[in-house]
Amino acid sequence: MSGSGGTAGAGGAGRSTGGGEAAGTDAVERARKAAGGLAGLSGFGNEHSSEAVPGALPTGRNAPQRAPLGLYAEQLSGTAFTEPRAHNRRSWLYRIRPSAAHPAYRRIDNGTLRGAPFTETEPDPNRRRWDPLPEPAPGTDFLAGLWTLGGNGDATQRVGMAIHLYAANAPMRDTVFGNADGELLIVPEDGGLLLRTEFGLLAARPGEVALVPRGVRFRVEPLDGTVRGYVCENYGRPFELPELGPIGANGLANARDFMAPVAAYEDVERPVRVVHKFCGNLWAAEYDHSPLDVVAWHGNHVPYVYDLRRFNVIGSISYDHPDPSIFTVLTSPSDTPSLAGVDFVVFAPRWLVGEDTFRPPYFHRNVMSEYMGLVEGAYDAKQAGKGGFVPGGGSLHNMMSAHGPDRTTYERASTAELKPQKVDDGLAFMFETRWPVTATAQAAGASQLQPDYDRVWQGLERHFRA
Ligand SMILES: O=C(O)Cc1cc(O)ccc1O
Ligand SMILES: [Fe+2]
Repeated sequence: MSGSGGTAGAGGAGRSTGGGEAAGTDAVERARKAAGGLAGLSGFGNEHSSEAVPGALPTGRNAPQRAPLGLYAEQLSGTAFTEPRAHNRRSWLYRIRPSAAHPAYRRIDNGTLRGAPFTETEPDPNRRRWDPLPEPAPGTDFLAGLWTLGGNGDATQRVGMAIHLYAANAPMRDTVFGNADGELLIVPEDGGLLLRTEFGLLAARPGEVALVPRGVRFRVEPLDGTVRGYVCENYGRPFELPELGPIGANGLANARDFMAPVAAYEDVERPVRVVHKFCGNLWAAEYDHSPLDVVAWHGNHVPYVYDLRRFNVIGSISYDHPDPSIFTVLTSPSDTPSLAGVDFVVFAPRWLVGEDTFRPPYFHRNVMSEYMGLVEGAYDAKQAGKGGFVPGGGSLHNMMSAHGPDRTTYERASTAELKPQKVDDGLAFMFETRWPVTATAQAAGASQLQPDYDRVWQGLERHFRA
């Protein structure tokens, strides 16, 4: 039965004292302190290893005839066995029961979750902007609070992406979620989340992001009353750090700032509902124990938390506004080299010093499709406040749809004095995808869809003199 409730990791050595189902604040705090705010092991893509009980991890082999401490060995493959080493992702889990020990899945209601292919509405070239989701009904957990805005591709082909928002005010009780369709990049905007994963505990607060790889099971508990945020679901190849090219060996998101959890397990023998998203639909199976029963693990198919404030922003120190690809945190390559299925891009605090330069984002038409969200404050191309681009809201500028600074921004920035300027009053991000985003019916008809977004580009004066 359940242990003492201790789930905190010992940090550097990758060992944690394990056991216990209680979500005690103490345990969370200890887990956080163990790694300077985030529970964990440092380094994106590393071969991490962690054991919650000393001796639980086999040495020198993955699958001994009998795994230590009576555990079962299980491999979780995030990429095909044969993919190149640089892309290969898999982990070995040492658990109380193998994941296979479960009865049949049964279909359950998808709620407000939708999946690819997105066919409820026609692809629409209009620029659209939404206000935040309304307050969730009391008792809404993270899973029930997921609300799909749109996406592209096909989950059965492992191609494309989906954009979800969430609003929740209750923990997932005796429910664990896993997604066969892709990985989930969770971007909290209001309130923090505690993620209890098969690999251990992660806490993600606004300004941080959590990355849950395909298939990894987890449960979410709000750290604050009502929580809100965004999710990029990536059906394609796992997110990786972008190449740095001439930037050099350092910069952008540094690998060591990605924190994986230390092992922590639940030893719980009572019915737990495992919700499994498969080809866009939710299925559930009643396990007779918690599947978060991994006592030790090693591998590189692991969840992470990353603090966006650690992003090393590169920019122009001469003239012109560089393309926002220099702000790429993570990229999911498609089958065409250098053309991402989806990029996660952050507009983090930075100095602007360009001479004789229009400093905010330029007017443009992009072959890629851009969904933008705002974690806090304002974005330097758009008016903030009611009716503008607000935290928790989002904008969609599909392939070749003309956009850029709104009129107010253009008027201000084209006449501003060009002294060095710190842009540090907000944190915006973009999910940028090579395929157009088709909205769900609920997003196309949402009450929070702003009327007449086109208006922000009206009244741009004619200045031409031949
Ligand atoms: O549309 C946007 O605001 C995103 C964006 C920012 C930028 O600095 C340059 C191009 C671009 O699409
Ligand atoms: Fe853009």
